[in-house]
Amino acid sequence: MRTFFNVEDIGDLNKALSEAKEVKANRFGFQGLGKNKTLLMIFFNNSLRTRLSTQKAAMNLGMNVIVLDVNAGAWKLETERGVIMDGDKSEHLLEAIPVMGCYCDVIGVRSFAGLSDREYDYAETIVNQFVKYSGRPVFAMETATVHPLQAFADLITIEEHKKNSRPKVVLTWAPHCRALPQAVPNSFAQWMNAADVDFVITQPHGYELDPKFVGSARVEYDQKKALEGADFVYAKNWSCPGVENASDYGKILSKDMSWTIDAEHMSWTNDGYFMHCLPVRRGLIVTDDVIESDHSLVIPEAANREISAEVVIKRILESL
Ligand SMILES: CCC[C@H](NC(C)=O)C(=O)O
Ligand SMILES: NC(=O)OP(=O)(O)O
Repeated sequence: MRTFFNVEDIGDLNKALSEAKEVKANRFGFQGLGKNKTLLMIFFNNSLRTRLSTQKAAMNLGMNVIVLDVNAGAWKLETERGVIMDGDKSEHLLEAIPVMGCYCDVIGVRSFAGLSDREYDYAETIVNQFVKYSGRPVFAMETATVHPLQAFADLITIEEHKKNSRPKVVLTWAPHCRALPQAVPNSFAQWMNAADVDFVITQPHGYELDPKFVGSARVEYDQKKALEGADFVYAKNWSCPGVENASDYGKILSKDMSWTIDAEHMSWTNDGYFMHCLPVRRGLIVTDDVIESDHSLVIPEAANREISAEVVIKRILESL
């Protein structure tokens, strides 16, 4: 596996889930794979879970790990071609990337959407330069439009907790005070569409995700109707994807607090579980009682980030 961005990159999902179960039970059993191999983790944005779980996964596999926070210590990077670099950026990405590739065997990249230029973001302009110029396998640690390590961990968590063979999984928008990327809901939708679940997306008008991620999902604008009978409620905020109106891309169209997940919302479900990728803003996305309840899976979900990362990095090491 040379790149990990989309669900198809992991191949057969049932095999991937079986491998996740094997790795979870024996996470130190593959250390020979990573001996004398180096993972370089590059962050253009903040992180807690991705930073810690991916490093842990690499160490489980016997790897050396280097973490670079591009905007804290490295030279400020110019990403545009054809510019005269007389401003505050000392180095161009097109030199920095092959240099980084010299010091590692595998690269993970976090580079969030800028949320101002839809075409630039949805072309995955930044991370695709790492794929093109680093000479190394590259995996996404949340890029402009995808967060596959999160979605894989989410699916592992659903598999571990489902009470019937084809659970109803609902992705629901919730209000937020800042404009957030669409990467998490995009990947969650992509992976749920590929999994054997009854998948529904519910959001206000104007927040429709890009059709390539919505796929075969049912879209329901009535949140109550969507949540009825749900086995898993996956709450997340996202800014306008600009599908209906490109000029609204990256904007906040609604802060309607009736979409906040509280005990009443959960009462509409089939004794459902609550999920969120974290970090979460309590009081906006979800109430304290729901996220603290025994039906909240946010901590096991975060713990499974170590497992999803270890399966992915293991697959990459096996293909070197
Ligand atoms: C894992 C989530 C990362 C990011 N969250 C924030 C707060 O920027 C997002 O919503 O995509
Ligand atoms: N869920 C997730 O990726 O968390 P971080 O942004 O803290 O890495």
